Amino acid sequence: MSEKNSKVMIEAKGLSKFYESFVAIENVSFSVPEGQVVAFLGPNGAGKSTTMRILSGYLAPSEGSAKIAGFDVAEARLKAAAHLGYLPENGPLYLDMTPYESLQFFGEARGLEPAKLKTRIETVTELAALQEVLDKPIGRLSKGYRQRVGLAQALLHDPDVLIMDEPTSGLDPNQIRDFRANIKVLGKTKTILLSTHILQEVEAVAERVIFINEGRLVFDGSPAELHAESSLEEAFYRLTSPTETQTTES
Ligand SMILES: Nc1ncnc2c1ncn2[C@@H]1O[C@H](COP(=O)(O)OP(=O)(O)OP(=O)(O)O)[C@@H](O)[C@H]1O
Repeated sequence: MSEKNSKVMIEAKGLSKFYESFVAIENVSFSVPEGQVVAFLGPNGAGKSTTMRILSGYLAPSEGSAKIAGFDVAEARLKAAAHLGYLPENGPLYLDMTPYESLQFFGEARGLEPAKLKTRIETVTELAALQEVLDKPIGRLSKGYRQRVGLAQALLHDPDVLIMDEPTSGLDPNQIRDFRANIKVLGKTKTILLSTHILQEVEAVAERVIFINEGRLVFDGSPAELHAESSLEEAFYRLTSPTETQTTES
């Protein structure tokens, strides 16, 4: 897939987050044009979730600003949210509800008309392959099915931007394969940013990699550029090694 046009759908501008003296992320800037599928790569604790939570409007940055589809997530929160599907790392899922009840609940909360909601539930149920578990309490579903419920929830209002935090963590190989197939389909019409610390994920789904280490962007380019001179594993090691970390200004 290539850039379909230059409209920026996800924009991080000078984002920093400080917890007292601890710097979770510092001066993170990047923009994602419409239609691009981007892997947000980095080791544990690098700042992926922090950045994504800020982009989704769930966490206020200490410095900087974020936009979704041109709308500032702090100043025009509802407009930004209308364009965004956010899949956080672990939920939020109501464990006593069935997937159907949960989708109904979130759809009503988003103000979808009953007829439209019915159609959207059918569409996302099919996309996330939830048919068999629609009436089972979410608390009794496997990790893979819960992940799919989260995906269905994120897609319910048909957003054009998807932000997903480690969407394949805890899934078995078959579930990962199904998930990647879904991303391929979704990536044809949506702008996607997904975080991962799994290298194979990058080449399987993304046309661009943004690499974060210790809160700073250290690489922004194609998967091919990331391992142009070495294997992906070596590139990962190099970018996370304290002595050789290089910063890419953007
Ligand atoms: N509320 C908080 N108070 C203090 N430190 C925090 C808080 N939230 C996150 N951090 C720290 O900020 C850093 C970045 O965390 P973040 O969750 O963004 O990393 P991550 O790249 O998503 O990691 P992982 O892959 O492990 O989920 C970590 O060192 C984390 O411990």
